Amino acid sequence: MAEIVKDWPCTVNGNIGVSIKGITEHSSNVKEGYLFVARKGKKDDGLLHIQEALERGAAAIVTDRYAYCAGQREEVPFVLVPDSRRFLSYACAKMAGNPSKRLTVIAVTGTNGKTTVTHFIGQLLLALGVRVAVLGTTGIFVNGVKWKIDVPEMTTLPPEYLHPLLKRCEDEGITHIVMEASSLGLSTLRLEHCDIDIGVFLNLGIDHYEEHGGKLAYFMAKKKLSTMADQLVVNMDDSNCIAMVNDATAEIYYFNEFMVANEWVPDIQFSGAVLGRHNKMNAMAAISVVRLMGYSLSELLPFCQTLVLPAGRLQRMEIGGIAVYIDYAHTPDALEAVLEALRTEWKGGLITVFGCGGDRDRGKRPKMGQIAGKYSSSVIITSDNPRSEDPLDIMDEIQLGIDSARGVQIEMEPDRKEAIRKAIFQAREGDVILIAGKGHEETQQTAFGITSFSDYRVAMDALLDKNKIQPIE
Ligand SMILES: CC(=O)N[C@H]1[C@@H](OP(=O)(O)OP(=O)(O)OC[C@H]2O[C@@H](n3ccc(=O)[nH]c3=O)[C@H](O)[C@@H]2O)O[C@H](CO)[C@@H](O)[C@@H]1O[C@H](C)C(=O)N[C@@H](C)C(=O)N[C@H](CCC(=O)O)C(=O)O
Ligand SMILES: Nc1ncnc2c1ncn2[C@@H]1O[C@H](COP(=O)(O)OP(=O)(O)OP(=O)(O)O)[C@@H](O)[C@H]1O
Ligand SMILES: N[C@H](CCC[C@H](N)C(=O)O)C(=O)O
Repeated sequence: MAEIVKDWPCTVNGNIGVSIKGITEHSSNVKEGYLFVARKGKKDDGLLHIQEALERGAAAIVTDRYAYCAGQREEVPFVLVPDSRRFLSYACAKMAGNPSKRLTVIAVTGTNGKTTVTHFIGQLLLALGVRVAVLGTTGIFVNGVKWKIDVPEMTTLPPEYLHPLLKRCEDEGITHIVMEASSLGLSTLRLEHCDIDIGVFLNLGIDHYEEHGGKLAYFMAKKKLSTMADQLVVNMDDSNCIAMVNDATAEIYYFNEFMVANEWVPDIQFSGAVLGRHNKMNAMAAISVVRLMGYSLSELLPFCQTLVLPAGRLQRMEIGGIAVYIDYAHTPDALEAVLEALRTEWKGGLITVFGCGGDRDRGKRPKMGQIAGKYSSSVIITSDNPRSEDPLDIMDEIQLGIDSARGVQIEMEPDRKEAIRKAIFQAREGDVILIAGKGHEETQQTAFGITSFSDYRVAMDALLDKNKIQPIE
């Protein structure tokens, strides 16, 4: 314990000669010999769980407010620090031996496209023979293989998981880490004391305003990355991205649809998976990062034709002349990008099935309704993780945004499985269906609990049923 706190401002009460076997901020994760870091959150307060941590065998407690609790013993030191969150990141990095200092770490931020860009970078590096791990919303992929390890399903991992994972990757011979930096991850200091080499700024749209406390706070959260990396790759077509890096001291490299890392490259040939302008932008961002690592365009270009999208991003199935796309668009900009791409490709009817998450930004609901109505011939509004909210209320807020004067057919179906089946059964040959919002997700979260749910499986079953095809057992 003495080693962990030696360079950190703190007041010690007790013997800090104790040895520490692990660090956690959640009392239920405490094991014998662990350091428990108590901090205040939105819903709860670690201070209220010190007792439990002690009962589970905590060897030391760190807090940022004075705390006393029954059961406190002389041999378990209580350490007071200025900010528990910041300390947690510092201590977890130190305990793991600061692996991020030796690894090349790339962090990607933006409202939309983080998962796609991290996967594109991972695919390019792997093809170039680099040993790489990709960390983000869809899991942890080491050299292209998904690792099944016990970490929370979060876009940006909290420090107690991140640094031990980086250490494990390093031990496996991984040299490059590509990860997503969510706004909430940045604002809650999950990436503090993680040494980042390249930061990528993709875009800034509407999402998480309510969790952050407004648009400015959301902007400032993402901007933080500009002070954390040595080099920045920035979308030059996005004025918010440019504003986010305007006082950065790092080297800045720009990309857009025709430019990679400040270099004009208008005619790159991509695989068919790179569908839509948004995915081309994602690919250009990824190429820019790999260029910064010293690879030439001629080395890189052949692999641009092998890029594939991550699961649940424009994932396509087609039976009987009806094409169905599963996509993770859950923000207004994302929905517009995808619908624009599909409208360009398909001339027939376009049926959009979507909802909006509960306990998340309400402002995006009517905006997504408006966009769905603008591009689709038919919209089926349904549920998407209503969480603690009433799904019908969310659906009403979405519908308010749709301009019914456009003649779009609107249907409300709170049961997502039914909504998908209705779309597939009403579609005619040549139509395309977009099922948006849940992408790779495998659950539906409602006030009554979490149930298994996959857009892909439901859609495939409905397509097979409609075409009277028996699935192979
Ligand atoms: C907004 C946010 O960052 N929430 C995370 C945060 O919650 P919080 O700060 O409000 O903490 P809290 O629940 O009030 O608890 C306070 C403290 O008491 C501790 N505690 C609590 C209960 C207990 O029994 N014992 C205990 O010790 C907690 O560990 C915590 O240290 O800290 C918790 C502990 O690490 C996380 O579980 C929780 O993420 C929840 C699961 C979550 O849903 N997060 C989402 C919104 C999120 O972070 N998403 C972004 C992606 C967004 C995007 O890209 O669109 C992500 O990076 O994943
Ligand atoms: N560059 C982009 N611009 C606008 N929309 C995009 C862009 N890239 C992807 N999208 C849309 O956003 C959806 C989610 O993409 P992706 O998972 O790559 O983003 P993300 O930022 O990781 O999302 P999340 O933060 O929720 O994990 C895609 O399915 C697509 O609809
Ligand atoms: N990372 C995002 C994912 C949203 C996906 C959508 N299906 C929803 O549940 O709102 C969030 O937690 O807000």
